[in-house]
Amino acid sequence: MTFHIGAKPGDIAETVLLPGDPYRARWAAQKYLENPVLVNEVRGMLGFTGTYKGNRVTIHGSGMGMPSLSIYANELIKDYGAQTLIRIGSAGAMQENVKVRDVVLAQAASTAGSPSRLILREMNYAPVADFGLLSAAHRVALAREVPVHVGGIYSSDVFYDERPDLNKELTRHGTLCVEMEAAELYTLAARYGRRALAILTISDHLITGEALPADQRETSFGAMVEIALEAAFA
Ligand SMILES: O=P(O)(O)O[C@H]1O[C@H](CO)[C@@H](O)[C@H]1O
Ligand SMILES: O=c1cc[nH]c(=O)[nH]1
Repeated sequence: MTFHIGAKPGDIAETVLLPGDPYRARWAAQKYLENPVLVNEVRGMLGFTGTYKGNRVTIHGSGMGMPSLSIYANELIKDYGAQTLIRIGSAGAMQENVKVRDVVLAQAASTAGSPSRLILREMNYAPVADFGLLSAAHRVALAREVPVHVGGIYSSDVFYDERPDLNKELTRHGTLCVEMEAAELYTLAARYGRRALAILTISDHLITGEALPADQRETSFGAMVEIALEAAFA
């Protein structure tokens, strides 16, 4: 047990899927894992361990924002030995050609202020995905004919953004979408020699204003979960 995870040693699999939303964790575990068992509910942050095609997998909520993700990823890595961490999140599109419900594989994640800035200070460190996971996920998405984009994303510290000028520049520089966790996940994975990837489903569009309701963000992003599970064991 840790401060934030009530699981016993051995309850957490080496492969962990990390949605921000704990209810998305419950939905995905019940839909895609065989014999899912609840292994954590401290603070309502649900985690389940089961198997996928015979492979052990944990699906655990990470909360919203990099400080929250950092707590769970640190404990999953350092206390429970997680080796492969795949974020399955929602994101807001920042390009016209990236549509609602499309999937984005985050090759790199720019940020203005992750918890790791305290270590890296003035350095503009480039947090990147594990290439093996990224290429496997891309192959799976293409084979399943899922609309998929690969490229840079923005990990923001704020959902209610008041810097339209910054978003405009990020769009101009090819950023595909905005979310709030991937940059810190990639930085922690690099620090501890683990594999990480963020797979995102577009839930809303910063240019068109289109947006999916909360229940659909919780339970309708199956393609992303299947890509994550297949890529983890490719
Ligand atoms: O749907 P999740 O995985 O929580 O991801 C996105 O949704 C939350 C904001 O609504 C942030 O956590 C953001 O990164
Ligand atoms: O962080 C996020 C997640 C989804 N949509 C957004 O606009 N921002």
